[in-house]
This record gives sequence, structure tokens and C-alpha cells, in this order.
Amino acid sequence: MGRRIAVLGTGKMGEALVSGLLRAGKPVDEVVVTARRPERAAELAERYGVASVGNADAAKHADTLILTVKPQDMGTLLAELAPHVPADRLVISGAAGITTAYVAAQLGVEGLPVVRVMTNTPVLVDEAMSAISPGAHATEEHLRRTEEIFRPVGKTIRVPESQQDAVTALSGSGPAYFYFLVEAMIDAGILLGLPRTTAHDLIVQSAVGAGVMLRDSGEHPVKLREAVTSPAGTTIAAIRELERHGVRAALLEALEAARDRSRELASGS
Ligand SMILES: NC(=O)C1=CN([C@@H]2O[C@H](COP(=O)(O)OP(=O)(O)OC[C@H]3O[C@@H](n4cnc5c(N)ncnc54)[C@H](O)[C@@H]3O)[C@@H](O)[C@H]2O)C=CC1
Ligand SMILES: O=C(O)[C@@H]1CCC=N1
Repeated sequence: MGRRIAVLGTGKMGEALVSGLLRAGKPVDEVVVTARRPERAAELAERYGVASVGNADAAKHADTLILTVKPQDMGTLLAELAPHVPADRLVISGAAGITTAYVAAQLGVEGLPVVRVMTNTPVLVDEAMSAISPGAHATEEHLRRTEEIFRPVGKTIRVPESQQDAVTALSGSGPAYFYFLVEAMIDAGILLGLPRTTAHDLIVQSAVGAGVMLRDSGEHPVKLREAVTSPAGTTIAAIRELERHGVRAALLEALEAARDRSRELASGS
């Protein structure tokens, strides 16, 4: 039997990870989940065929524990787990703000390997961006085991843990900023008199096309934007308004606020 993976606190992110693990070919009897509500456990069993266990059992019987509760619930979960975690477990925390040092201290297990990962919701379509940082006792082998879990569902990158709050602001929350822009641009289509479905399809396909070009063309975003921006044309008329309304400065401040919030979450607030 391969290594058993437990996903603890299987909400939106936890479920996305479970589905990714199974899509990647992990046998269903090597994945267990924990959930607070019995109805949620039943739902996950029905959807994926995974067994649901208590947090203590997960800690006792799985080799890798992936913690996907909210930062505010992490203290309670760790207190529940602490008496049951042997030192040979790999603990992976996916929560914003929570440090590996905090996880290790709350579990109180000498030498316990803890890895911090910030992924994002495109995990659902195997296009996640997952940033991975080792805690004090995590070795190359632990990082590789973590990458084996997250690579099938997207790209992975290793970063020092000191960069994780910034990473959370960029790629953890990042999909939300793009959805926000798309939503606003669809509204602009309505303002210009287009039917909502037409506006939606035009903007979504433009976003997909732009995303693929950003990823695959090898060109800098400035070059890609310049190629759209004709002299005395339509695009520069729009860009002037974006600059006049301070959209660039707003993004700088927005991501700084997200970084600061991630730092605050470290204290469980
Ligand atoms: N939603 C997102 O885009 C991203 C979220 N994250 C992180 O993932 C974590 C989870 O976020 P979501 O999935 O959005 O939240 P969620 O609220 O959907 O999931 C958390 C789940 O944990 C369960 N839970 C809480 N305490 C528990 C306990 N003691 N035992 C068992 N289950 C327990 C809750 O019932 C809930 O189902 C957060 O820490 C967040 O910072 C990270 C990257 C992206
Ligand atoms: O909003 C949040 O706190 C979580 C972390 C990154 C994305 N969602």
C-alpha cells in the first residue's frame, strides 16, 4: 500500500485537493478526509468514495496530514491533534498566515516535519499555483512528497517561508482579482448595450486568450499590451481612463492589504 494521505477540515480547498489527488490516480483507499459535520462527511463519501474519519484517527493512521481548515480554526484543530501525532508524520498546512513554527509548537512534537503550502482554487481544473515552503525540520524528501501531491493539480514553486504572506496576496487570492475584473467588464458590456450572455462570452474568452498568451508566448505583459494598443486607437482611450482612475495604484495597495491580512492571520485573528 502507498502512503496514506488525510485531508483534515475538508471544505472548498480540501475537497478540491481530494478531487485532484483522485484525478491524479491516487487510489481512493489511500485518501481519508475529516469533516466537522456528518452531512459533509456523507457528501464527500458519496461524491468521491473516500472514507471519513475523526481527526485523531487521521493523525494515527495517515502518513501525510494536510490541514485545510480556516486560519481561525487552526488552533482548535491542532489542540485536538496534538496527543495523536507521531514524529514520523508529514504535516502540510494550507492555511493563509499560519506559520510552520506555529503548527509545530501547537502540536508539540520534537522534530516534526511541517511544510507550508499556499495553493489556489484553480486546483479544481488542474491549473493551481502552489507555493511550497519547508519548516525547520522538513527535508528535501518532505518537499518532494509535497510536490507529488500538488504537481498533478498545477504548477509548484518553492519559496522561503518569509515570502508566503506575499505569495498569498498574489496567487492565493489572485484568482479573485481576475474574477472581479471580469465581472466589472461584463457590467461595462451591459452599459454599452450588449446582452449579458454576449458580454460574458466576449470577456471570458478574451480572458482565456490573454491568459494563454501570458503563459505561453514568452513575451512580457507590457509587450503583449502594446501589441493591442494602436496609435490614436480604442485601447489607449481606455488605458488613459484606467490610469486616470488610479487602477495601477489601487492594485498595489490591494495586494499590500492582502499581504498584511495574511500576516495578521498568523495570530489567529
Ligand atoms: N479558498 C481559497 O481560495 C483558498 C483558501 N486557502 C486556505 O484554505 C483553508 C480553507 O479555506 P476554504 O476551503 O475556503 O474554507 P472552508 O470553510 O470551505 O473549509 C474549511 C473546513 O474546515 C472544517 N473544519 C473546521 N474546523 C474543523 C475541525 N476541527 N475538524 C474538522 N473540520 C474542521 C469546516 O467545517 C470547513 O468545512 C484556509 O485556511 C484558507 O486560508 C488557501 C488558498 C486558497
Ligand atoms: O481569502 C483568503 O483568506 C484565502 C487565502 C487565499 C485565498 N483565499
